[in-house]
Amino acid sequence: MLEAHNLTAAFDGRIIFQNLSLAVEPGERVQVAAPSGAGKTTLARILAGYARPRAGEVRIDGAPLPRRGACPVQLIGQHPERATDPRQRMSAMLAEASADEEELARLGAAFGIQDRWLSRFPHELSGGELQRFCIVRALAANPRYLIADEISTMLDALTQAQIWQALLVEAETRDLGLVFTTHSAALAERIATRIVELRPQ
Ligand SMILES: Nc1ncnc2c1ncn2[C@@H]1O[C@H](COP(=O)(O)OP(=O)(O)OP(=O)(O)O)[C@@H](O)[C@H]1O
Repeated sequence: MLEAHNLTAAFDGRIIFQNLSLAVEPGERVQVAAPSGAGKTTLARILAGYARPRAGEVRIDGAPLPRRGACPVQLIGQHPERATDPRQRMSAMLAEASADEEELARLGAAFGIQDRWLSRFPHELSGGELQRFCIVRALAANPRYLIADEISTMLDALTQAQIWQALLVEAETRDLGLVFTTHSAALAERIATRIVELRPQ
């Protein structure tokens, strides 16, 4: 189980949220719902170990997130261009993933990655194309939990549907726990098995 215990987050002395606790079981798909600025991205980053809370802790099966090796909680964000090295071709980015070639090829096909994209740099891909690579990279790390923070906000409806369809198949096959945020009520209704409300402070 992925558990957040009594998390408090603050920037420059301003509390964003406090005493926030959350538990996510494998196979659950939890939407974190809150108005803009309430701290969804901040929570997503803390859950995946990218940021430390001011107080509280994140545990997976009772233990802190490991500091070394691939993190069992993988984060996919809203801005794939910020999550990729602009000097690295996409083939090189995927080569760093821990999955073997066969699994990478399977994931690439599942998420509609075209072979001709592999020799390009991030700025030579559209946001939707680049996001597919970020999702594949996250899944190639073989996570137990996936944090999907507004991952399809910038995409057209068709691309959004394709990506989420493939993600749901992966989540079900792997019994992944999913924590996601979206401003789309329709998407949330389709994906979520549970909704957690984050109240603004
Ligand atoms: N590095 C930072 N330094 C200072 N303040 C920050 C920092 N990151 C976020 N904040 C502030 O913390 C609050 C929560 O930000 P966050 O991005 O987590 O909100 P959000 O709920 O994801 O918003 P949105 O729905 O608009 O994406 C906001 O008021 C934001 O301005």
